[in-house]
Amino acid sequence: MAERLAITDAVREYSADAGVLGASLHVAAGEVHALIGLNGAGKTTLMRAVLGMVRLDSGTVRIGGVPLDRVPTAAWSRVGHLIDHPFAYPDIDTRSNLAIAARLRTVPHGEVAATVEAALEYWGLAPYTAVRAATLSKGNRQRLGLAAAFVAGPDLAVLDEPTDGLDPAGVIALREALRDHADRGAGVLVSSHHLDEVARFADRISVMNHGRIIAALDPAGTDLEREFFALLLDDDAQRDLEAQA
Ligand SMILES: Nc1ncnc2c1ncn2[C@@H]1O[C@H](COP(=O)(O)OP(=O)(O)OP(=O)(O)O)[C@@H](O)[C@H]1O
Repeated sequence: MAERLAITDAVREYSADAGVLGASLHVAAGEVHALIGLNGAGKTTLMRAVLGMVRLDSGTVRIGGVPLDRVPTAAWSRVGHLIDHPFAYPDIDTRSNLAIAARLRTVPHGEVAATVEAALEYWGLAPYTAVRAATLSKGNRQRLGLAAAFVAGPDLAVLDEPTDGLDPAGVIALREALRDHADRGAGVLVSSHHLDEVARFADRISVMNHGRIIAALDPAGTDLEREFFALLLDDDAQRDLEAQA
């Protein structure tokens, strides 16, 4: 299966215990790959590195097999992302924001209007088409960010805590969008703190702790929470032993 994303031995060290400290991870076409970890584990930093928003000290990122610094500008239009704050120009309304997102992602001019209408409908934003992004509720801003990330049918989507602020209907729409885009061949890297939710949409779950990917969890596992904390405890104990040696 084609590889959408490959991260190898990525390091971005903010301190001896903070940042990304040697992380490797792959996302294949058709795969929803979830990244879970406690606050401060390094998930956002790793995702920012994938998108070129932070520079790695060492290690490599390949998108579609191409090293990050050689990914052509046009290929970035095939990457959807939602990191930190949802994409939106605050003084522009929802429909116009989505139209801009579609054009930035090189949706053909003649298809922009229909693409935007479909996205508004899909993400439940139709009642808010004329509302300025700045005055949208938090959840609807998140929906707008997700609509923008998916508007052009990306080959790779990188989503940091995409359920943040979403109501149950939004979570279902997101889950279906992840599955649908993966089934059409996209690779999806998604971080989350909600283990039960992750188990519903992920094909693979990687656990991150103190800057490293320490293990995988089986999404079909029966007690993910217990397994997750057991892995963290083991890893922390191991690191304590190494520190004392
Ligand atoms: N620009 C920065 N300068 C210094 N330290 C940073 C910087 N960005 C992140 N860090 C630190 O790196 C560590 C990892 O942060 P990061 O935001 O990647 O974690 P996270 O797993 O996404 O956490 P959360 O679940 O809380 O979003 C944290 O200790 C954070 O304080």
